[in-house]
Formats: sequence, structure tokens, C-alpha cells
Amino acid sequence: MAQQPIEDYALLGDRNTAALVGRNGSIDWLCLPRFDSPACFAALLGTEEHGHWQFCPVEEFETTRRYVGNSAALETTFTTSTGSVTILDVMPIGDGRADVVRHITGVTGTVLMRHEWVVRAAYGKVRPWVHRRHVDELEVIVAVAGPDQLALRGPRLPHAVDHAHRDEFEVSAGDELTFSLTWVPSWVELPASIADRPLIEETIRESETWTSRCRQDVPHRDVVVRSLVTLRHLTHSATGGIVAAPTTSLPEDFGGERNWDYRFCWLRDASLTLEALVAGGFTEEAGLWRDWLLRAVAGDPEDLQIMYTVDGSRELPERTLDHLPGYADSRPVRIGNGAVDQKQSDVLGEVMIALDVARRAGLETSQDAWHLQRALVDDLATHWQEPDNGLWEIRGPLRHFTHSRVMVWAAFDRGIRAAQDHGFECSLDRWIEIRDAVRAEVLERGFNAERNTFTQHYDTTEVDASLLVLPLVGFIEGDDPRMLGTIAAVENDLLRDGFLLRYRTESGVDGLAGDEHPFLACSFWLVSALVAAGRLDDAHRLFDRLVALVNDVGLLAEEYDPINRRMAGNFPQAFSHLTLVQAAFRLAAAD
Ligand SMILES: OC[C@H]1O[C@H](O[C@H]2O[C@H](CO)[C@@H](O)[C@H](O)[C@H]2O)[C@H](O)[C@@H](O)[C@@H]1O
Repeated sequence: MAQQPIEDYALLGDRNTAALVGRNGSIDWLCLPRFDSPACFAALLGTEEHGHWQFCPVEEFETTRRYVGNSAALETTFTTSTGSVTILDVMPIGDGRADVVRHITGVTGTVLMRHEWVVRAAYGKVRPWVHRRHVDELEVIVAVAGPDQLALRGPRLPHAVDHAHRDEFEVSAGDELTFSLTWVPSWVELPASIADRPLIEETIRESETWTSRCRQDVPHRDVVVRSLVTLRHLTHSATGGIVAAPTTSLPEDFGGERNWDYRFCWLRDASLTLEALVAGGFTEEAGLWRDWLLRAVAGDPEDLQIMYTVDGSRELPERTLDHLPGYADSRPVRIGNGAVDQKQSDVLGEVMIALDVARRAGLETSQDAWHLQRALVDDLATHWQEPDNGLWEIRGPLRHFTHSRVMVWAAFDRGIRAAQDHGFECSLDRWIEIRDAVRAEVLERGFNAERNTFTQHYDTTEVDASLLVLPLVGFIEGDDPRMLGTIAAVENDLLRDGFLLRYRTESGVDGLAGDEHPFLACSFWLVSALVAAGRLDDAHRLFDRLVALVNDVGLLAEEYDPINRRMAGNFPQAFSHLTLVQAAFRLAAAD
């Protein structure tokens, strides 16, 4: 099987797009030029035939890897019985182009290396037209398919065999070889190679400078910093849009149908990412995203979507890619996301909280920004009582999810706060009336006195991990007896081998076949809720266990399968990393 375990992948990125490279030196996923463009390497969801780019020893080898400092440059070391070799993989920040540079260095002895380059357009479906030509007197292999042009450069280029390009060569201690892949539109002249050392070093230095701003006093600072770097690499630098993950259809249930495309900007995930970045001291990024938001949701508030593409476009129709067998045979492989048309009433609450957090961190608010927020909250005031699909995007009948109702409360609460603190104009009395009404409604209909817990929705006694957010957004004190009861019920019903499920799939609430694994963001929310409840030792213990789940280069998927000890779902996922950061800062504040 071409595919590696999910945790065996590492992320490369240039903040326009991202690649996943395995411990076997194979880049199995790369969408060019943007996160949500079609993949040219799609072996992650199929076989090597669907596109990959690999350097590795021919003989048996062991792998160790690390990111260079706090950068996204990855150094992989292969050790064989005859010697060792490192590969430094980096994606320099491009301007209208995208590049992957792979710098090979012989460290000890001599190692026979294999090189395999298989390019496929349209997610592994289309063989491009591949030819050799000279650019600036150097030989280049060029692959062209429709709008895409890819050029492979290097000191020795592989040979065409069976619709792939292959080579073998020896690397001895002290040898250095640099290969590069460049993408530009097919109608543009190929630019010069970018594979020079100063540029790689500049890319690394820039990241070191960026991360040095992260405060020192957080537990597991190295893991927190890697999470922040990961969130940064899920942010599209030109537009400020933040993707939920750079992959599609890594399964929540191996062999099952719970496979979704996360290469889009959810208002919820992006708002929470912004809060995490602000908590880490990165206010500039918050400004970039705030401007993205203003552009994306500009227009009639009634047309607000729960997600957009990274440039703020509205169309992301869901369809299946039937030519791909899927990761571990998990089908269908989906691109686009049907949840775009859902009603998720929590979203405006998350947006208003993020904008509040950004303002408090010193980000200036313009009257234009306020007018937009006021229009959105005013619109909510006309339909705040309606049921929705909830934050888990449940594809069934609309319900009154307690978490959604609380986030409706939060939207009004933060709007009122902004108006009172900054003297902004709004229908203050009406907003206060609704805020208080929705709070009273949640306390009456979203709380089950018999079980002493808040419930998943108004017509059930089931619980849901999203209830842990209630004290975190200020709806209720963390040590209120109703919240202590909710934490106890969530722990009782949803802990699986010490990690938290979102909800019990057996209840049938999501209408999908199969099961899912503990959802890492929910487990980090439990850490934060335990801090708020004053159970600091428990919070630290859980945080230590969760942090131990990161892979060898500090990355987390959406879910974790504690039985088989493997990651599940899209990877790396912003939700997991942002809740890790938030939990770390809450622990730091409480210590
Ligand atoms: O579980 C079903 C849903 O799963 C995806 O949504 C999840 O990921 C989103 C992005 O991180 C997150 O915002 C949401 O809260 C999660 O439930 C998928 O995108 C949905 O289409 C699917 O229904």
C-alpha cells in the first residue's frame, strides 16, 4: 500500500498550499497552486499510480525526522547498513508560483537512493503531457495538463518508464544534490529555479523570528509553538482565509463513509484559530483574518454561509471522486462540502467572540467593521429561535442544539459589550432582551435536572462534548454545580479509553453508518473546562496525555483511535491544534 499511517506524515507548506510527506520520503499529497486546487500527487487517497514524488534508500532503512527549528522545513534522515543521508524539504514562499525544494546530503558512508516522480493531474485521474526541454541551458522535465505546468529540475533527472519517471543513484558522505519542483500556470514561461540555499535559509529564519513572539510560560511550549506554526501554515497568506485542514477524506472511520473535504474556511474553525493566535500574541494574523471575514460575508446578512473557499468564494459543491479507492479503502472520496448549505446557528457567536478578542488585543475597529457586525446580529434577531444542524454539521432534521443556542447568546452578548465599551450604535434594548431570553430558555430547556447536566439538544437526555464550551464563552461559571454535573456526565458517557467522543453515535443522532473515534478538540476542551472547574491536577494530567499523542514532528489529526493507537480524520487539523493552544494558555493562566 502506498499510504502510510496518518501519523507518519509531516506537513510542508508555503501558506498558499501544503504537501504531506511520509517517513518513507514520499510526497503523497500536494494540491497546486492553492489548498483546494486539484492534487497533482494523490497517492494519499489511492496508490503510487495516483501521483507521488519519492526519494528513499533502495535498501532497508530507518527514518528519523525533525523540523528545522520552528520552521516548516523538514529534515528526514535515512539510515541504512551502508550509511546515512538527509533530505531537507522546504516550500519557499512563492509569488504567483509554487515550489518544493528537496536538498539531499550524504552524511556517512554511501547510500544507493531511489528517485520516483509520478505526476497526475485532477486528483490522480489525468496523465499530463510530459516532455524534456532546456531552460537557461539546463535540462528540465515539464508536465503540462490544462491550466497546470510542473517542472522538475535537478542535477540528474529520472528516466521515463511506464508513465512514471525513475532513477537510482549513489550518495556518499559530503555529496549534495538539490531537486526542485515548480508550478506555474501552463500559459506562463517557466521561471528560474528557486533552489538556492539563501532562499531556504531565509524561509527558515523568517519562521524563527515569527515564533520567537510566543510567550515563554506555557506548558509544553515546544508543542504549543509547533501548533501555532501549523495554524499559520493553514492560513492563506494572500487572503487571510484559514483552512480547517489541508486534506480531504482522511477517514473518521477506517473503511467507512465518514470522509469529508476540509480544505475550506469555516467561520467557526477560523474564528477559533484567530482566538488561539491572539492568545499566542499574533495579533497581525488576526487582522488579516478579520479583513478576510469582512470581504467574505459582505452583502446581505441573510446570505451568510458557514464556510467559504479561502478567497471568500461561495461555491464548493460536494461530489465524489470515484476513480480513487480512498485512504484504507474508505469511500467515497469527497471534494467540496455539502455542509456549506447548512444552518449552523453557533457560527455568528464564534465570529463575534473572535472579533471581541481581537479588539481587546488592540486591533482597531473601523465603523465599517462595526456596521457589518451590527447587520449580522440584527439579522439574527429576526430568527434567533430557529433550530439548526449544530456545530457537528449533523445531516439530519434541524434541532435546538444547546451549544448552538448558547452561541446565539454569545453573539448578542459580545455585540452588546462592543456597543457599551466603544459607544457603537445598535438596537441595544432589543439585543439585551434577546440575550436574556435565550439564556433563560437554555437554562430551562437545555438542562436536565434529573441527570444534573446540560443536554445535547432540547429533546434528549444525551450529552455532547460541545457543552464543555459553556463556561469558556462566559455563559456560566466553570464551578457552577450545573456545569460540574455536566462535566461529570460528559466524562461518564463520552470518555473512551481516556479521550473524549463528540457524542454517542449509537444514539443515531447523525444518521450515518459506522462509528467514530475520540475527537481531539473535545478532549482539549475538557482540559479547559477542568481548569475552569478548578480541577487543575486533572487538567494537567489530561493535557500531558493529549500532548503525548502528537506525532514525531508535533502534528495532530482530527481524531485518535486509542485501541489501535493511530490517528484518524483529516491531518493536520486546525481544530485539534487550536484547542491545544487554548488549553495550554488556560493552564498557564491558572498556574
Ligand atoms: O461529522 C460530520 C461532519 O464532519 C465534518 O465537519 C467537522 O469538521 C468541520 C471542520 O473542521 C468542523 O467545523 C465541524 O464542527 C466538524 O463536525 C464535515 O465537514 C461535515 O461535512 C460533516 O457533516
